[in-house]
Amino acid sequence: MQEADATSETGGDAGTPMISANGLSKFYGSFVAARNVSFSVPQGQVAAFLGPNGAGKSTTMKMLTGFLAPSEGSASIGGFDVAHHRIEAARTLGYLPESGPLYAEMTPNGLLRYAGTARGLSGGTLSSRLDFVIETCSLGSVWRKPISKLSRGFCQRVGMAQALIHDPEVLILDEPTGGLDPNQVHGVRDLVHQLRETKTVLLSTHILREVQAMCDRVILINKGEIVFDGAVAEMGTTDAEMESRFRELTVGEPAMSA
Ligand SMILES: Nc1ncnc2c1ncn2[C@@H]1O[C@H](COP(=O)(O)OP(=O)(O)OP(=O)(O)O)[C@@H](O)[C@H]1O
Repeated sequence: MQEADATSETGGDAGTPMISANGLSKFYGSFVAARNVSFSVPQGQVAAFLGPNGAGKSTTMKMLTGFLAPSEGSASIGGFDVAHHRIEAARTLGYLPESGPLYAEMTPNGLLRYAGTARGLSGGTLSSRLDFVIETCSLGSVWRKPISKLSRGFCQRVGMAQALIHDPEVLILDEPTGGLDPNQVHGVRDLVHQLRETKTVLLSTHILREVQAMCDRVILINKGEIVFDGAVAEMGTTDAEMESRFRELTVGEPAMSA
């Protein structure tokens, strides 16, 4: 397993991991949601964050993005510690939370303009980024509808657009294909393929086929602890092999063959 690098407080240079979890733990009373989670994702890598329901994926992603304070440990994005260099880390990061976009009374148009402006975009740059996310996330048909009236799949697309609006170097995507129809799942796969040329991505999913299709690496968490970190091929070269290994690592037994 790969060791996490020490947290930088001064920002990245060549070779700096773009996403770094350094001994992250989250305790709720005596309950352990995450324990000593360490990994780093180098520039240009697409890493899948897998684990059963309740394993600690969202908790870890929230700590990585600075949305949740860890009980122990630290996180950095683009070499910037998310607690001490919040603004620089946020500038480098696009985050799709599991809960979808906030401000449900706004329209995608209003929300994404607001999000773009808050990220420092204006004028022609803001317009061209809005055009990009409308096209990439297929938002044209709902652009002026309140988010509260959108289906889960469309809410997910608005969340994805919000993560992409400022063209960040790092994307942390909590179940980016959750709630999407098969055409949109295909669209997200194409998008991740397109993004991988210039970005670093950590995404969570329950769909092992997506991991094969989109990712270079698997980080698997179970009961709050990392139990596997390696290349996708090390976990399995077919869906069945991956499923079997997933079961072995999370419940201690391989999947029954069909
Ligand atoms: N605020 C909280 N207080 C107490 N327990 C919490 C809190 N937030 C999360 N948990 C618990 O921490 C554990 C990890 O939750 P988390 O949402 O990180 O799991 P997950 O791997 O993202 O799951 P899923 O795949 O179902 O989305 C769960 O048992 C959850 O109930």
